[in-house]
Amino acid sequence: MTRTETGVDRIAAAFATAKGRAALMPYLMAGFPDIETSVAIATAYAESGADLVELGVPFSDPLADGPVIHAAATDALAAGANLHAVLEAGQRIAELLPVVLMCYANPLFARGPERFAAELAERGISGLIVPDLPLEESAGVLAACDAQQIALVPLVAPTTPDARLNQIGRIARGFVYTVSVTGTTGERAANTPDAGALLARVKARSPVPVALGFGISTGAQAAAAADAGADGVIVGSRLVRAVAEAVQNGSDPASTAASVVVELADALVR
Ligand SMILES: O=P(O)(O)OC[C@@H](O)[C@@H](O)c1c[nH]c2ccccc12
Repeated sequence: MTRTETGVDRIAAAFATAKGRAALMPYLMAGFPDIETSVAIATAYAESGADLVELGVPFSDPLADGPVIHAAATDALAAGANLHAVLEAGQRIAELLPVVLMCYANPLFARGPERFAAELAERGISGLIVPDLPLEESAGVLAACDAQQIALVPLVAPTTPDARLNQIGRIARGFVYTVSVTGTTGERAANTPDAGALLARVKARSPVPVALGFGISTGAQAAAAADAGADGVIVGSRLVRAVAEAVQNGSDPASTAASVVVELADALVR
């Protein structure tokens, strides 16, 4: 990346270079099992075919997170992860891949959106997802992010009505994160039944690419999401679980994560 490339530009470029296939965006719990290992896992992601990384800030009360991701957040905090260390890790990871930070509203407002967005830009972090930031309260955060050209990525769900999708489309930066199911994060056995219809509804109202996440954990599910029209595919719990299992049985978390990302990336190539 060039020094002058903004976060918004870098995310656009990542989707554009993915071209005929969907961009692959693995999720990483920063600081799990510890900061250094999480940077090693991000490096493995980059080397295994990821196009972007969604970097999760561990938080004590993660309302949208399912059990696997919640447990990893608890462990990361117990291992000493804090926002400063996570942002430092994010800076290192941003040397390898565009980083979209996933951070709950509380730490963001504790710092203040202006200071927070300025720090992301300084560290080369490209985008920000705030799962508990309602549209109604997003104007100040959006202005702070726009001033730094940090992409504030909105979330939409199957229950989001068209009128609200129109509003969200107008404020979306980077991409729209489409949550495939109502509920929390986590692996699911089946593909989302009507992902195609949902994606079509969102894409018709979004000027930026549309990524699908929640319940995508296998190569087949990733390919199905891409076939259903997703411009990007986000995979979280499967990878966090693979890392947790590697830690449990003493194998290398980074190479374990790499093999999962290779499986997902291969499935997106046609
Ligand atoms: O775990 P899954 O089902 O693969 O879904 C991705 C998800 O984990 C990741 O994007 C994420 C982690 N925490 C979140 C909070 C809100 C929205 C999304 C997320």
